[in-house]
Parts: sequence; C-alpha cells; structure tokens
Amino acid sequence: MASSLPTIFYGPILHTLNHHTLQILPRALLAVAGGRIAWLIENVLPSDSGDTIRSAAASKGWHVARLHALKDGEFIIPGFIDTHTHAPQFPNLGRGQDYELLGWLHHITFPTESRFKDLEYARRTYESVVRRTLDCGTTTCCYYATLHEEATNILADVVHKLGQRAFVGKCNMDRESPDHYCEPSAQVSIEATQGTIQHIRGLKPAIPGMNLVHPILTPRFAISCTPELLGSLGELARVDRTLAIQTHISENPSEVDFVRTLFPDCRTYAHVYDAYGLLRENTVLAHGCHLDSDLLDAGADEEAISESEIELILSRGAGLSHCPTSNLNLRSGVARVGEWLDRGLKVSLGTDVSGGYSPSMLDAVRHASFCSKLVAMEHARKENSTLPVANGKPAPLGNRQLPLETLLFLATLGGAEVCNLASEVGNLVPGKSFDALVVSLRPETRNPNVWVEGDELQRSEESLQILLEKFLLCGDDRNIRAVYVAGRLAGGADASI
Ligand SMILES: Nc1nc2[nH]cnc2c(=O)[nH]1
Ligand SMILES: [Zn+2]
Repeated sequence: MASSLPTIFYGPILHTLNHHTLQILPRALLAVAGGRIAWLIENVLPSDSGDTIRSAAASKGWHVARLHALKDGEFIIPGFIDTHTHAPQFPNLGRGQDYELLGWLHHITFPTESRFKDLEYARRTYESVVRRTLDCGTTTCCYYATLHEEATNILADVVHKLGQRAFVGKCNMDRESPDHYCEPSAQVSIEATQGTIQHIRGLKPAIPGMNLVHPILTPRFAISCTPELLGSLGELARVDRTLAIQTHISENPSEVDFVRTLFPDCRTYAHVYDAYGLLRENTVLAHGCHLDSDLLDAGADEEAISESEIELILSRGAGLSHCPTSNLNLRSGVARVGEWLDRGLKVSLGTDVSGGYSPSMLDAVRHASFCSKLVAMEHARKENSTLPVANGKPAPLGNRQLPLETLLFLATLGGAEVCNLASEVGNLVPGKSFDALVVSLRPETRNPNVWVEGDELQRSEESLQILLEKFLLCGDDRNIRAVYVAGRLAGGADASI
C-alpha cells in the first residue's frame, strides 16, 4: 500500500475488545491514512457503500483513495503479536526435543547462538527469519538475539528494513554458560547493551514519529546473570522507564530449584527480578509454568495468594508470555492461563523458537487451546466437577478450556497489552496503527483444510465466527494473503506476487 494514498477496505472485520469479547463486523468500511485507522463505519450495505465512502472521504478532505473490497471468504483481523521468540534459534527448529530446558540450552542452543559472532551468517539468517515471521502474520515480535552486540544490531536493521514492529534485545549472560558463549563481566555486558540501545534509537522511521523498532533489556534468565549484572540492568531501567524488559521465569522445575540456590534471600523467582527493579508495566515474562505452583496445587486461601508471585507480578503491572508449544516440547509444564486472566494479569502468546518448533502464532494458538484442555481434563478428573455457571457475567476461565475469543485475544490484543502498546495496536479501532492481516479461506488459496462454500460464505456473524475458528485451527500462511504493519504491506502470500 502506498503510504501517501488513503486506502479504504470494505468487508468483514473480526477483533477482540478484551479477553472475553469478540467483535464481528460483517460489513465494515475501514480507512487507513498515514499508517493509522482514520475511521471505521459499521453495517454498510453494498448498495450504500459508494455514497458512504464518498461522504466519509470528503469529510477528511480526501479526493482520491484506493478501494480494496474483500471477496466472499475473506476477512480482516489484527496482526499477530508474538511476545517471545529467539531469532538466532531458527536454525535449530525441530531439533533437541528429547531434552529438558537446562540440558537443551547447553547441548543444542548455546552452540548455535555462538555462531552469530559471524556477522555474514547473522545477516543471512536474520533476513530469512524476519521474512518468515512476517509471512506467518506476526506484525509485532519480541526478539531475543544473542550476546553479540553487532549481530543484534544487524537483527534490528533487518527488522527495520522489512518493516516489522519489534522489540530487539541483546542477551545479557555473564555466568553459568560455556566459556565460549559467556560475557566476561557485567560491565562488558552493559556497555554492549548501551551500544545496541543507541543503535536502535538511531534508526530513522519510515513514517516520521512512528518508530517500529524498540530496544529491550534482555537478561537471559536469573541463572545466567550475576547479581551485579542484574543490578546494572536495573539501574539502566530506573533511569529510563521507557526501556522495555524481557526475560524468562519459572519455566522448568530444575531451573526454579537452581534459582532458589543462587538467590537464597529472595522468596520466589519473581522476587529476584523485583529485587533488581526489573518487574514493571513494560516487562515481558516468558513461560511462568511453575509460578506459585505449590500454593495453587495446595488450593491456598486468598491470604496466602495475596503474598504470592502472581500478585507481585500483577501489582507491578508486568505481563506474561504463554509459550505452549515450547512448554510441551521441552516438557516444561502447563501454564495456568485461565487463572492468570481471571486474576487480571496481562497475558499473551509466544512461539519461543526453538524451544517451540514452530514460528507460527497459529500453532501457538492451537497449542494454547490444547494446554487449556489439559488443565480442564485434569481439573475435571480431580474434582469430578462441572463447568461454572455464567450468571450473565463472563464465567471465570479458571480451569476451563479457552474459548475462541480468548485465543484470538491472546494472539493480538493480549500481546499489545503485554508490550505496553495497547493504545497503538492489538485491535482495529480508529486512531490505532493499521497492523492487520487479510485472511482468505477461498479455494484458490490451495489449502483444502479450510475451504468454505455455499452458506458458509454468508456474511453473518455466525458464519464469520466459523470462518475464524477454521482459520485459527486449520489455516496456515497460504491463507494469510496480506500482512500490513503501520499501513504498509510487509508480507503475506500476495506480497511477493
Ligand atoms: N525456552 C527457553 N528458555 C530459556 N531460558 C533461558 N534461555 C532460554 C531459551 O533460550 N529458551
Ligand atoms: Zn525463550
């Protein structure tokens, strides 16, 4: 899409307003100008669309605009927001699934990451990684790079060039890693981090004032950072509250035990990060499978829960990235996403390549659904229980399987909340950036899993909800025809035609 000419889309729009509300607009007119959604008009009949477009365009002083009328079987959703992935681990996709986390890091992951000191290898790999995530429909991505400053800057350059919205972080790790892949001191790690922050902040945005690439502090996890390094990162964060932070937390039982021995004065894993000022509203915490598991398994009362790590994370406004593909693949555990949402935590989805073996957020959605079904089956087995009754209010998700609207929320608006970007992206309301996907379930996409025909093509709310379900559970990148970031076509099956 040429950024100078406004574009008007006419067709169905599906997005979420919160974790329990899916809004379906079967006949919407949505206008994009300067990368943002200028206006959105609902319920426009085809026979009225010409007049409505002309008067809405005239009210903005537009004399020409491009019209994109969606065909039957097509619809628009917000772009996916992947809140946790490792760009240098793409070469390992599909490898190492016999390991659990700590062995996997040492035998599979660190050797591959150490290759990124070769900058030519880094550039080649990162180009294909970012193209791939864009084609999978990821419009915003939280990337871990490696410990190398220059290779991290290359990742940021590639993201910038290809027009994705992203957070890019140089990994901080100055202990408990092999000699060939470990920073020599906290000071060296901090200086390289400052270099990367400066580099990313020097990138010139394509649309003035719309910076798409942001730096993010990336202490790998508590195990690989000395107290001195965590303290220095906390100091960087303190003097600049706009700096985002990402790390791992409570992914695997052996990891949690190790953290306890390394930080005996901290009550829980979350308290370690909090002690160094690293838990706040722009912190992204990946995994969390074992947060408070002792308390929750024992069915603790509210008083005990009020002292818990979940309450600490909630009170600091930090968010969680649920990474179900990885949690199952590395046998890490099953996160309690329903309980987190009920308690008001910010929750999103991450692919966690290559702990997770797929870069597609569609797979993360499917595995989040499976994980929630495991939770539901386990709960039913233990309690012999029935589902909670709604009583007119949204029923607590607690131990239920996640419904369709919650799955879409986690992949879109939930991600925006966790990245502290919900005023900018996550759904398709006027004023936000147009970060969106044009999805097609038409036969010419050559994905017979999701073909729709006959009555299914009616533009009713019911049939559109079925289309969304088919896409989330059986679609793939053949069905993602166009990927827009800030109004610019950045990927999708039609982008290369
Ligand atoms: N899944 C995952 N967990 C981690 N914990 C520390 N590093 C990593 C990593 O690279 N992947
Ligand atoms: Zn990870």
